[in-house]
Amino acid sequence: MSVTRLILTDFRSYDAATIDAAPGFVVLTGENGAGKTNALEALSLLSPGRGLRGATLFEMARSDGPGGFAVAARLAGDVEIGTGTTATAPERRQVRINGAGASATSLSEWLSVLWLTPAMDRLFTEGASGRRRFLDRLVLALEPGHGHHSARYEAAMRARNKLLAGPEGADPMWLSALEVGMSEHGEAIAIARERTVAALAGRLADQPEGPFARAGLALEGWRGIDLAGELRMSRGRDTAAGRALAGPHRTDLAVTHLGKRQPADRCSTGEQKALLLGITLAHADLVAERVGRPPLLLLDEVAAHLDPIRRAALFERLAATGGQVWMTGTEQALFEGIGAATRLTVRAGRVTDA
Ligand SMILES: Nc1ncnc2c1ncn2[C@@H]1O[C@H](COP(=O)(O)OP(=O)(O)OP(=O)(O)O)[C@@H](O)[C@H]1O
Repeated sequence: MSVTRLILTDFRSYDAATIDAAPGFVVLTGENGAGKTNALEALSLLSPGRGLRGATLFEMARSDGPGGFAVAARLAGDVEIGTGTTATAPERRQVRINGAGASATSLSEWLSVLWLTPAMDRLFTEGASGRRRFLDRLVLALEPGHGHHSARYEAAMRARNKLLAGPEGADPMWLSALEVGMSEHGEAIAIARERTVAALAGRLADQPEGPFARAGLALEGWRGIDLAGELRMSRGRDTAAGRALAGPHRTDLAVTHLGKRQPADRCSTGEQKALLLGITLAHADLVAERVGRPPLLLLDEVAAHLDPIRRAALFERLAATGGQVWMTGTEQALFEGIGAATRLTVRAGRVTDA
């Protein structure tokens, strides 16, 4: 599915901008600070979650605007999806699909969005939460129902944490009900993650060794067996810790460089980027094959960090995914090898044809 028109209103550095794009490659170039990543961030909000910067909704509204923002997109096939906030509820995300109010999780029924950003250079070396978010986006693209389970699990977990922290002891009946809810959704999350990792690992193992590294994937930590029982047993410890010590929020994605037989966090920066690209490309192929709709890929400043041979190989592989790929860079010369593309220039919150 491609975004054929993107309309930004009071979003970050944009007061009002309309971007028309064809399927295939879309290249945004401009100086540092011009608003390229902001445009990709707006596109990343066409999926559940907080987008590619993990920012708050309040931060996304234009700082000298009236408060609130809107991101609207037309998809190929005349589907219209949009999201945003209002000045009176700047932290409440509203979603509209074809004019009707909808939940953020339902966005993934229309579009799968995946991104690679410079901040993800630290994905393998920093804490597990970033890897879990990355993993969940991979799962979501293959199983749109995953977002529903994640949202319900998080809500039940927050309610249980609050109950355990309460001053006069938690009502055991209410605690049990929340634990059963966490267990039901937590186990569904675990199973969906297992399925995605197995499918992706199989595909990566089959890939020839090329410019993008072959990654070995495995799940570590909590594995999804009788969560309700585990939670019931650990109420005391969870109260002391102030959070649940078992559950899918305690799972990690372990990544290995198969060629080097080395954990990803010990690889060089370039090798880590190659691993991320390898996973993303294999995943895009898998989604295209299984869902019949390749993901929308957002690659922020990826081209600039590759040597010319790897860059050419990347463009070739991206074209083969059959999906729309939005890329940013400071100069058009980086994208000479890609052939037909929507080429745009971004300057001070304005987008024009390059
Ligand atoms: N809420 C906001 N309101 C107004 N301006 C904002 C807001 N958030 C960020 N900006 C501005 O957006 C600009 C950054 O835009 P962006 O990150 O898209 O740049 P970029 O073109 O990707 O640059 P680079 O090449 O340096 O990565 C900064 O000037 C920043 O001050």
